[in-house]
Amino acid sequence: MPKTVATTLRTAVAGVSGYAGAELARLLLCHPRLVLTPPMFLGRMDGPGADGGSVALTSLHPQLSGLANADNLSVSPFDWDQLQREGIELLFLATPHEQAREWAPIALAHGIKVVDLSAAWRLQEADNRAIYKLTDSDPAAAATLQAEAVYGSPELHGPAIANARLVANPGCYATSIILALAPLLRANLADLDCGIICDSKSGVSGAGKTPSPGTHFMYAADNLSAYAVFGHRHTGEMLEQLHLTTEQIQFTPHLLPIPRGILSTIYVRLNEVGSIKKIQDCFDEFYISSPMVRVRRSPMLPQIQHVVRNNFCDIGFQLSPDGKRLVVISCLDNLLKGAASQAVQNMNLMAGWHESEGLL
Ligand SMILES: NC(=O)C1=CN([C@@H]2O[C@H](COP(=O)(O)OP(=O)(O)OC[C@H]3O[C@@H](n4cnc5c(N)ncnc54)[C@H](OP(=O)(O)O)[C@@H]3O)[C@@H](O)[C@H]2O)C=CC1
Ligand SMILES: CC(=O)N[C@@H](CCC(=O)OP(=O)(O)O)C(=O)O
Repeated sequence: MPKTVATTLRTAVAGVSGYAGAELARLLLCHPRLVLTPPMFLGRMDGPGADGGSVALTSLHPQLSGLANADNLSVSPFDWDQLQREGIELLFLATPHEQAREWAPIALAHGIKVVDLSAAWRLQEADNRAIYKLTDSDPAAAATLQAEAVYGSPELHGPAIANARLVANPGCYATSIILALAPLLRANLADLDCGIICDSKSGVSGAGKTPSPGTHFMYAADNLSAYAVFGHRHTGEMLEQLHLTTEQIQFTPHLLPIPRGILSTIYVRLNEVGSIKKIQDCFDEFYISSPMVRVRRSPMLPQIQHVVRNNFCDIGFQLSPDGKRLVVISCLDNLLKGAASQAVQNMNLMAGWHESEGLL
């Protein structure tokens, strides 16, 4: 049966006071389909305000003042009854993983679809999920829901996302690497016996707004440091989405002293001597219907300045003179294509709208 296309959608955002939530608020406020039905913005259950009450959206995020009707909107304590009274159809969870693991099943039980920006529902394999130390009050129900959850990469799973109740928005590093490698792997161009090396660098907002010793200005400024070598939690997403083993892909993230943006440099041995045309065609054909991925013409390479504060993932490559080694560069804004704008792309697909509505 053809999917019914809604004219608008009643949305709500939990975790709006965070970095990803703020970007989501900005995108949804300006979304052409939501002009007459602005999202509901939600804080914790005990309220965004110190007294447990509501606060003005623009007191939390003064940068949103003047955008659409941002100045008339408030952020309320999270309350399932209120979500139902307001007729919310889609809930964005921009909260910590644990909260999203608990709230997604409750939302679905209330008939509310979910786009979860956390990692709570991204990983099908329990071994890959273990790194997040999630607990379920009803493990059997969680397992059923986990199997139903769709990994929210519109470029890979568009039709499944369109029909999903629970979409697990991908991780930021994972998005940059999966989008760079999916075309090559689908065309069987990579020599997997040689292994693929992924070296990524991220701005500090990737770690969220709560400061830690590793994101403190005195540590991050004027610095570049590797972390989570052989153990970053996004590796599982790469393994599952690209159908690789741990021997076939090696991922090392680094912290860059900039607020936002990710650049991934990916080293691939080719199965046979390649040509620039063959590789270019491989990427161009894969992304021909993907408005949020910009495939650059070799030898032009993506850079962080080209994607910061926009919704694209840029992909470019260069081939070695002997045609056997490929370097792919992938760039995105971790808070946008790595989080909030990818979530809006998923909402568009779930509502039956064009995936780029409100994003171009
Ligand atoms: N930052 C990034 O680049 C990316 C982040 N993500 C994921 O998106 C989610 C949000 O990330 P980010 O915005 O960076 O995180 P932040 O730490 O900046 O924000 C977290 C948000 O969650 C809220 N929150 C915390 N605990 C609870 C709770 N118990 N109940 C309800 N709300 C709660 C916070 O509210 P309060 O202000 O009251 O503390 C805040 O609004 C995370 O799951 C993260 O892993 C995904 C991709 C990229
Ligand atoms: C710089 C930095 O610390 N980045 C984060 C990536 C965050 C992200 O993508 O989000 P999820 O936690 O939802 O997977 C990290 O390495 O854990």
